[in-house]
Amino acid sequence: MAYIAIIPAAGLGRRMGYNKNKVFIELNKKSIIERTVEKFQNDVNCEGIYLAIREDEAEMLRKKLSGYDKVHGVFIGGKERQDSIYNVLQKIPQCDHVFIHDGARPFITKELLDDIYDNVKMHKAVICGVKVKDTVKKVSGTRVVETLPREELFITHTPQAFDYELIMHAHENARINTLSVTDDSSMVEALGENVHIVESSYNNIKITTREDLVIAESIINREGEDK
Ligand SMILES: Nc1ccn([C@@H]2O[C@H](COP(=O)(O)OP(=O)(O)OP(=O)(O)O)[C@@H](O)[C@H]2O)c(=O)n1
Ligand SMILES: C[C@](O)(CO)[C@H](O)COP(=O)(O)O
Repeated sequence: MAYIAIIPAAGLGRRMGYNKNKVFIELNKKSIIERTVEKFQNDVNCEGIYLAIREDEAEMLRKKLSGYDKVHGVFIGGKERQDSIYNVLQKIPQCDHVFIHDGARPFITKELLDDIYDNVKMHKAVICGVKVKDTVKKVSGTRVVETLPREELFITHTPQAFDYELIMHAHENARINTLSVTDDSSMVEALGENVHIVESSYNNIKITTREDLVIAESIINREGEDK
């Protein structure tokens, strides 16, 4: 048993406000996307890595990743993240488990990959996240509607791992029902299936805005290059 990794990297990086896709930004002389891919390249349980990228960046990405022999495919993404993942799902070979991980989250650890892998062998859908540290309010306009119970709340990260048949079905169902969501777990939840969560790390940030670049540099400086 092993898993296949799908890495969506076909975004525009609008919130970063950079003149190209943020996954090509270099942190300490190595691009974000290479940092992400190498975590899966180094994981013995990963048997293949498939990426989504924008058409005009596909050649550049293929060249950049030519040294990573587990990269078996670089495909063109879609308008939204879920479209990009769906496009790649159509292309991967049948397998036991699929890990879906944002190209813009380079700080996943081997410990987290192992934890998710152990769990997805028991459950069909496993995600990861961190406990909420602040008090979260539901708001309508400027009016606070409700204070949500913090002990029940997690901030969701990736990887999210699924049984192959289940995630295929979940994506097909989302398309048929024009369900628009921000993570893959939501599509599985929409089928009424159980999704389990394991604890991620606060370092497993998605590099989204410029402030995240400063945090990313500090994680690299603090933890060194082997983490
Ligand atoms: N149509 C899309 C949109 C996003 N992504 C990928 O999904 C991940 C998470 O998305 P996000 O952080 O939102 O990235 P962007 O869409 O690039 O950023 P923004 O929303 O600020 O434009 C990123 O690795 C991004 O490249 C993708 O493959 N296809
Ligand atoms: C999947 C995700 O990273 C979980 O936090 C997140 O929902 C992606 O959202 P984005 O708006 O595409 O960045």
